[in-house]
Amino acid sequence: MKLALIGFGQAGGKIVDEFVAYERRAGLDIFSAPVAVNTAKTDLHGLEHVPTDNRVLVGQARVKGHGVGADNELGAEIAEQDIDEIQSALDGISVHEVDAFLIVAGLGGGTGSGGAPVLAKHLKRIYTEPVFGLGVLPAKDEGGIYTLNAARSFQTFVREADNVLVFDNDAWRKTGESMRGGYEAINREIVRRFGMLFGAGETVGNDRVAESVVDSSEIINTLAGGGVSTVGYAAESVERSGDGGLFSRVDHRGGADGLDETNTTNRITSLVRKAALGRLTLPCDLSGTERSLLVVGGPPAHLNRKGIERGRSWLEEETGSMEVRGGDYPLPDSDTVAGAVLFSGVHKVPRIKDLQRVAIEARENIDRRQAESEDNLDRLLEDGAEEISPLY
Ligand SMILES: Nc1nc2c(ncn2[C@@H]2O[C@H](COP(=O)(O)OP(=O)(O)OP(=O)(O)O)[C@@H](O)[C@H]2O)c(=O)[nH]1
Repeated sequence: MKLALIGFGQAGGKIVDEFVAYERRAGLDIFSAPVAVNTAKTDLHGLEHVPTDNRVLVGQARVKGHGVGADNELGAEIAEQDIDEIQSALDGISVHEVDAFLIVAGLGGGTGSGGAPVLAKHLKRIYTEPVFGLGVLPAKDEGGIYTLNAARSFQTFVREADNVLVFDNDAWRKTGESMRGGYEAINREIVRRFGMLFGAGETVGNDRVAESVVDSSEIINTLAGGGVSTVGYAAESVERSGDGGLFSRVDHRGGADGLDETNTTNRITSLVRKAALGRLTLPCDLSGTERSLLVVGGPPAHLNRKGIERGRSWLEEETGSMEVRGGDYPLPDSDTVAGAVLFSGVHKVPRIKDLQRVAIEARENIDRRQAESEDNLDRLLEDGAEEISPLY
């Protein structure tokens, strides 16, 4: 599918940069004029692949290019004030060519956390195309303010966007490795998973047509209906055989390309299970999923309809929902078969409950310190923080 991609804040910009690198490596044409927005000049300079003209520095009047220092209310205010500057960068996009908008942001900081929901709201007012979010949750040890920011921004982002795909840094950090050191690998993982989903159906430079194509409307329909999504992924190396074209697909045992249908089917079935039961971008209980989409990519000879159908049936049982779409994504030059599963409208997500709980504690601590410093403990006791409010 074709996406208008906007990275908001440092994490958002870096992930968008990585998406563009992936698109070039894969010879795809998925992203229309990627844009990076930030309040910090150095973060924009650090990008490699987002064209310089598409880097938008906002909030200069307020923070002079130095960032908002994890103040996401300020991040939201700046986004609102400078929305015209962001819009000007987006005016370069041929909107009739894009299927949807995707706003990427780390929800723990200030600029992206505050700005992403404001931009989602703005885009939904202006355009008819759906607006999706890709929100990154902070690791648990990043500190209370990051958790509090994420808990508030998350609620607002989910409300404003048509769907928020979530990546939880905490579930992906390597033990013993600093979060900062791990970002490169994490960003590659983000791009591998979401890139495969969004790349499906976009067969530019590849004249082979998938047996049962995943097209952009299926991705959009899976995400439509709102809520939160997570993605599972698994891959296995295979040997490429023959030309691997559509007509060499195996229809019976021991087809023309020498591949055994039972093996290719079984491989796909087990890849689907591994993708769904392995680490998700946001860990959750799959039984609460409303809609799913399965994409199986790889050399055409290794893809087969039966495997995908079996994978879909298994996903129906696992999620308890009949709304499971699926299809293949032929990648003639690839030497892996990969399965990506998008679970949309997930409800049973302990991590989000946990985020809210820790955010309440963090806010109580912040309020307590503020109240102590104002020598006004009475007010704190009266107010009593019971729940976390959205950002706005
Ligand atoms: N996955 C991933 N997360 C990142 C990356 N950089 C920062 N983060 C996370 O994003 C959050 C911080 O958000 P940033 O994007 O750095 O902050 P910002 O939006 O630029 O806002 P300010 O720096 O406060 O102006 C933290 O939770 C980090 O863990 C990255 O490259 N990849």
